[in-house]
Amino acid sequence: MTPIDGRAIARTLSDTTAAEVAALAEIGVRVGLAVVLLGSNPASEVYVARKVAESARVGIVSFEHRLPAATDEAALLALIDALNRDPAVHGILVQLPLPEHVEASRVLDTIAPGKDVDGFHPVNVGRLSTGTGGLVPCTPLGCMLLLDSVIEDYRGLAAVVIGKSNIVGKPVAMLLLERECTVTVTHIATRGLSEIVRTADIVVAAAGAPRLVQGDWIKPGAVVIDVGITRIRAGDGRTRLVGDVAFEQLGHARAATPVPGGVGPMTIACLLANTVRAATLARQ
Ligand SMILES: Nc1nc(=O)c2c([nH]1)NC[C@@H]1CN(c3ccc(C(=O)N[C@@H](CCC(=O)O)C(=O)O)cc3)C=[N+]21
Repeated sequence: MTPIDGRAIARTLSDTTAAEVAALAEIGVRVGLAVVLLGSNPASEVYVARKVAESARVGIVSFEHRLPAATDEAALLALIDALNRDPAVHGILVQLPLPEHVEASRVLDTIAPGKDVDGFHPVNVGRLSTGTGGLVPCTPLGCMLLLDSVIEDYRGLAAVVIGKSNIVGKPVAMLLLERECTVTVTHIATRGLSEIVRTADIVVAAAGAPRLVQGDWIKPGAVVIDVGITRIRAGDGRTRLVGDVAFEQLGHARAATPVPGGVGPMTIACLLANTVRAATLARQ
């Protein structure tokens, strides 16, 4: 089994992004990304810090908006409206999950589709499902780039997606379908899940269920992408990240992504690539 090195592939993508940012700077465009965080949970803090640090590394200007958890929806919508109209901001990301008193769908609907670097606005969702362009969600895009590193011809391959979220499961299924895979979307309530996964040439595990997928669920020669990241507190009090797949049982797979060091770094690299794409499209 070949481990797929998400950190290395993310680095290569970020190098390309940095070159594009530099080329835009030559013509007077400073690419800008706004990151909005409501309240503070430790995981979100880590991800937002990473997004800001990686932005700086490729030359993207980031605008961090940290708001109190109790911020009301109207104030958040007003901020998004201001960011929509700010010409220095090419991409807007509102960190999820949002506190319960805020209607996430209303927030996502407010982001201008051309600045929606997460690809969650209904216009971009519709564009993805009709294959008519638009900004593509970062994690699904990252999954496809990881698959591209080992698969040349997708046509007719059996792809099984585990997970039906709007953020990963549904959009990654669309992208695989676009490549002419035969796509089966499953989830935690699917009956006979292991048998269905056993038919797959490509498995994308995005259920958020630690070590759900066992080695004997995987057909020999299959390619496995593990999107799950669950933080687990070990006996010694330290935390570690666990994927949806028992990676050490995948000796017979063709290739697979580890956790950490697989999909996670790609998500951030794709966010930066999407931001440059948004800046470029805004000029056309
Ligand atoms: N609007 C929005 N867009 C997102 O894209 C978004 C979000 N909200 N909310 C939270 C999730 C999670 N997410 C990750 C990003 C990077 C890593 C990452 O870099 N992971 C490293 C390890 C990180 C660590 O050590 O904690 C890895 O897998 O190797 C993971 C997860 C983006 N998310």
